Amino acid sequence: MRLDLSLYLITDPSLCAEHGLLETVVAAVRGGVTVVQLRDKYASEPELVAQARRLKTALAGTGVPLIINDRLEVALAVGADGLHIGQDDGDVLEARQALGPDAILGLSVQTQEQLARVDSSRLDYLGLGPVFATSSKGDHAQPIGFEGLATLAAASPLPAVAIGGLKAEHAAAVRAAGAQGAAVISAICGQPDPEAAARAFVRQ
Ligand SMILES: Cc1ncc(COP(=O)(O)OP(=O)(O)O)c(N)n1
Ligand SMILES: Cc1nc(C(=O)O)sc1CCOP(=O)(O)O
Ligand SMILES: [Mg+2]
Repeated sequence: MRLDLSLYLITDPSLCAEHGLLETVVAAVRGGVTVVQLRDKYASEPELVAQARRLKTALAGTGVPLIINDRLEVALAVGADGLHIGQDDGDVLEARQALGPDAILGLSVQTQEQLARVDSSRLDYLGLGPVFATSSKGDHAQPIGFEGLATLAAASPLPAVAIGGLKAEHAAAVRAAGAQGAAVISAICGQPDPEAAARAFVRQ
């Protein structure tokens, strides 16, 4: 599946609750979301597997890949399109070997030191950030701003998506900094009209 990082939606169980997670995702995809990541830090494996299966069915035929956050076993159980891991979420080589060569594998990078250690032969993209502080991730790293984003993106051996506090009005600056797109939770999840919220990014 072709990887288009231009508008990357990450789900959050409480923020997406207003319209329901599935309905939010379907509306956001209508609005132009190009990647969906299922992220739930507290769900049990069976709960997450069930949710991932529902999302997979909803996304079938749209060309929008379903990525699972953190949980390799869930990605494998549902045959998701890919997995996103952070610096403390396990080994890239192990994940690649378990997922196989065709799955999408993404890694979070916050610093130049982490970037220097990236194994680009086993990864498909990087998540760079946080650009801004955000209440959607309590344990986020020090914000890097657009200047830090531009420095990391310029040195990145892989396509990159920016993350952290991004809104539609930042879409052009994200691209100007060298990222292919924005990864967002709150700019779409929990918005009164998730389809319109996604469309607002596409228009920029
Ligand atoms: C696209 C994208 N980029 C970065 C992250 C953050 O991953 P991580 O640092 O592992 O933090 P958690 O999301 O697991 O809390 C991401 N999920 N997606
Ligand atoms: C999941 C996540 N990872 C981040 C990182 O910096 O790696 S910031 C973040 C939360 C992004 O949510 P919002 O779009 O609401 O700011
Ligand atoms: Mg993680």
